[in-house]
Amino acid sequence: MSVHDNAEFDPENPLNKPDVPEDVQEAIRTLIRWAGDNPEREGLVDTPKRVGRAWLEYCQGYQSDPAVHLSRIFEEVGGYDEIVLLKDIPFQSHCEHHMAPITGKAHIAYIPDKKVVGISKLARVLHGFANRLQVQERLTAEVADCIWQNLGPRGVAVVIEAEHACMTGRGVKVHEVEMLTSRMMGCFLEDHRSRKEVMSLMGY
Ligand SMILES: Nc1nc2c(ncn2[C@@H]2O[C@H](COP(=O)(O)OP(=O)(O)OP(=O)(O)O)[C@@H](O)[C@H]2O)c(=O)[nH]1
Ligand SMILES: [Zn+2]
Repeated sequence: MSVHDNAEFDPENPLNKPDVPEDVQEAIRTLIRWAGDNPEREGLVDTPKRVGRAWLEYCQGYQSDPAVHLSRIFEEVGGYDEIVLLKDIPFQSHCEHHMAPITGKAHIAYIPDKKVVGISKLARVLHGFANRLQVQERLTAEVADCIWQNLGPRGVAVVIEAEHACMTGRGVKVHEVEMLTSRMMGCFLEDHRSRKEVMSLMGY
């Protein structure tokens, strides 16, 4: 299945149910059989289609470049050049090792240098990268790099706290453990006081 085939996919439209190719459905039936159940039993008959569509939705980030959200720039914001912070943005991703959910929240801050974006766009960039198979370190870096490259700001700080279901529901089975990652760029990397200020605004 090419990315292009799903270009029109809109998971928020319940009437828009994309076809799930037979080979994808068969792969899911194989997995069900391998896990120990019968994919032909009544409750599981439609499951391969549902799972296929669900994965298209979880991985919707592959359908577009998250940088598109940073293309509408406001240059007239009264010369504002202090920290802009969007805090506690919830997200879901899936780890590339087990394809298990990663759930958490992100804090995204930047100090503009003339270029400001609508604040919702920071959450859209996060979701664009989160809706892929990820490791938390790469997700954190990709969000920060995207803002850095497209807005040319004086600084970018991204902090992500998340729980990994591959550590809670299986494997080591430790609960209430969160992974914390951060990426600091520009003045947040170079200037200790700026970093301290942004971390404090983020609640650390
Ligand atoms: N650094 C990092 N590790 C992750 C992330 N998501 C999952 N992991 C880890 O990826 C590792 C994969 O380890 P492997 O030994 O290949 O796989 P495994 O045998 O299933 O490992 P266990 O989870 O320890 O049972 C595990 O330690 C996971 O906890 C992430 O976002 N970042
Ligand atoms: Zn995992």
